[in-house]
Amino acid sequence: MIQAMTQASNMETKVLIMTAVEAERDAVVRGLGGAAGYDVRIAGVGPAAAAACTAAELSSGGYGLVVSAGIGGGFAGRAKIGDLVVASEIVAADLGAETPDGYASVDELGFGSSVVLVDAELARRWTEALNAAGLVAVAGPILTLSTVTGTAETAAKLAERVPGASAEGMEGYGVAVAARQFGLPAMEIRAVSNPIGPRDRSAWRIPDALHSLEAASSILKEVLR
Ligand SMILES: O=C(O)c1cccc(C(=O)CC[C@H]2O[C@@H](n3cnc4c(=O)[nH]cnc43)[C@H](O)[C@@H]2O)c1
Repeated sequence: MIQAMTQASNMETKVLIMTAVEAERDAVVRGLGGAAGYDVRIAGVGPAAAAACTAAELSSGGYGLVVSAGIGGGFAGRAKIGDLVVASEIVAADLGAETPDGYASVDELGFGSSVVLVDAELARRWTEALNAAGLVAVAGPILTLSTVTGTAETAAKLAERVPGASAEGMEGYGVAVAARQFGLPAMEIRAVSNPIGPRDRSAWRIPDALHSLEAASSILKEVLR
């Protein structure tokens, strides 16, 4: 990872940043402020679109690091609206099976891994730099789900399933699996637009989250410099 960071900062390799939608891409681009060595691309919504689009982008080569960036839901007590969550691990939280004894992940089923590890040192440095810049940021597991959580019951189940779960989004695992396929490290950041729990779209604060995402992108280029 250090090698990837060094290479990215030397412009020998580039950083690929994938967002779900245009508004997120535009926030990231504003934050990067025209810095060289970064490509920001739209992945679409959900893990399948994210994986396919990321793989297509990576096939051109030249990348040393892949980042999934966007807005997301924050788990109560971990991250509130406007806060940033840097993934300590990227978890496919609904990739498994329901059994009479409860949820079983693909890991337990013997079909692969629902977790993609990130570079802990880079996650720590990004989180620290965000906090040093006056932003509120935590490092913790970010969950990827194909369905946005909409009840307190599901939120509680997810928090129990993944200790320390801090945020959820719909693309991180797809982006990370594509990166892994190309032998590249992946990271994820979510700027919290809404609490995770009973669905209330009117409570989503997208402009606040996009503002935080822009600031976080500005800090990323300092961390990788
Ligand atoms: O309407 C807009 O202006 C707008 C601007 C930026 C983004 C959006 C989206 O709806 C993006 C969908 C995207 O958001 C992630 N997300 C946000 N909150 C959650 C959540 O609670 N649980 C899961 N995912 C969430 C997700 O990654 C979607 O791709 C709209």
